Amino acid sequence: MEEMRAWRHVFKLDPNKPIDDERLERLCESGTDAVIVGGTDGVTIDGVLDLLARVRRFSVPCALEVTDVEALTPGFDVYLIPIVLNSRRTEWIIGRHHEAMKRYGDVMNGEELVAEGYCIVNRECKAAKLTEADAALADEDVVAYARLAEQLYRLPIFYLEYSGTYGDPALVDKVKRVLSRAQLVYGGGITTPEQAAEMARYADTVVVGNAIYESFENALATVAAVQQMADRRKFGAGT
Ligand SMILES: CC(C)=CCC/C(C)=C/CC/C(C)=C/CC/C(C)=C/CC/C(C)=C/CC/C(C)=C/CC/C(C)=C/COP(=O)(O)OP(=O)(O)O
Ligand SMILES: O=P(O)(O)OC[C@@H](O)CO
Ligand SMILES: [Mg+2]
Repeated sequence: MEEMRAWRHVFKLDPNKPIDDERLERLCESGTDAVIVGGTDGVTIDGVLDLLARVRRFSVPCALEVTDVEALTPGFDVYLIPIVLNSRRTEWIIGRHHEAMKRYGDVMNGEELVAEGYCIVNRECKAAKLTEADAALADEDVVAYARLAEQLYRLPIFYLEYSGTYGDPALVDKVKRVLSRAQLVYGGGITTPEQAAEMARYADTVVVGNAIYESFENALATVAAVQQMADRRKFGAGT
């Protein structure tokens, strides 16, 4: 899905967490480039369908990040498929994907699938624990995963995941410098517009998740901060 490459700011809505209609409307109409529905645990078909129906009242693109095939449903613009490059278990690198292909291969539209090469660097987050990610990585390990994603596996997305904690902008910069084709997505711990702008200086796409539920007004303010930084980068003054 080529339009994804132009996404600079994205909100990630967790089907396991409540959001009222007024906030959902403000979020969808905020100028964000897209909404991703996804989470690590408690992702049910009911929760996913509820968010899909409510987000669809607005024109913002809506993606499902698939973490549990039991919660798969048609109707999203794109299906993001995480591959945890630094998981110690093959299940999260290829096993569940193989099972999903056996089950849905005949009905799926490959054009709607986009693989994300995840590198999870916060060892305390739920996704790291679930996937048994080797998150104790030196910067050169992360850079090597980014190169693997782009140069060997030809993945369209490299997702540097700090879920729940704000990351190291210097590392995001280092990773960006070795990527030329893959889209660099940064996510984790963004709670202020300043943090969002700092990460948007290096990452192609910045994802804001938990702040929606913990600091809503700040979460909304990240949209303009990212878009301004994206404009600065576009016109050559950002980095
Ligand atoms: C029926 C239909 C519509 C079919 C369409 C075709 C289709 C899309 C088929 C699926 C194809 C396919 C290959 C699916 C893969 C299936 C699968 C389960 C893969 C494994 C995914 C994976 C590695 C999950 C691990 C966890 C992970 C990386 C999650 C990413 C999201 C994340 C880190 C969220 C943050 O967590 P959160 O829950 O928010 O944590 P907090 O609450 O602490 O904030
Ligand atoms: O929830 P936060 O910490 O903002 O992280 C966003 C996203 O990268 C989670 O997958
Ligand atoms: Mg979350």
